[in-house]
Amino acid sequence: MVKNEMLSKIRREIEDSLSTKKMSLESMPIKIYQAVSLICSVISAGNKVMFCGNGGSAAEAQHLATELVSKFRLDRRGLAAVALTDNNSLLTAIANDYNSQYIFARQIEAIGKTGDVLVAISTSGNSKNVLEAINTSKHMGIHTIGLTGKGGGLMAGIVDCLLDVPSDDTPRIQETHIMIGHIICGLVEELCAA
Ligand SMILES: O=C(CO)[C@@H](O)[C@H](O)[C@H](O)[C@H](O)COP(=O)(O)O
Ligand SMILES: [Zn+2]
Repeated sequence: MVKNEMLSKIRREIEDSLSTKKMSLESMPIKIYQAVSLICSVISAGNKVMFCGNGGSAAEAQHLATELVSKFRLDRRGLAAVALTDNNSLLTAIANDYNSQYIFARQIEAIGKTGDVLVAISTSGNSKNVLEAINTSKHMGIHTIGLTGKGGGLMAGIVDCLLDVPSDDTPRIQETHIMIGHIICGLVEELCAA
């Protein structure tokens, strides 16, 4: 690829990313408001936020849990959040001894409590281990928020609050997820860290 072709491709990618975010302007504000309200009520009641996802979404799960436990913009108390993607020993043991479908659900069974909230991140909405985590949460009285794309897949029918990015392209969806996650963490920090 010659330099000018590459530059055009790079511009198209940036434009595409911006337009996915712009399309979210329609549907997303009310959904973000609902997610923030739910997370604040969970934290205010002394419960915790759990995050899960695969691949790039696993990185987002870690990233967002870190924003809440450490800090986003403000110096304030740490907020109760955990990423279910962080412990390689746990993840490999559960996958090896049971099935990779249970890598998140098993952890929820172990540390989840009624009144917690699970933030499940999946661009397809169809990852088996994420669906299993949502189903286990529902049985335990744990609230569920889904960050998806592609219409939400199977997650669309089962989460309490669905934030579905209007795109079919995994990287564009992930980029919008992290924008949404940052907005959520910023508002949660302002509203419920006093
Ligand atoms: O980051 C990327 C692609 O941008 C990949 O690692 C991607 O996250 C993985 O293929 C995931 O396994 C996709 O799972 P999901 O988003 O459909 O739940
Ligand atoms: Zn990625």
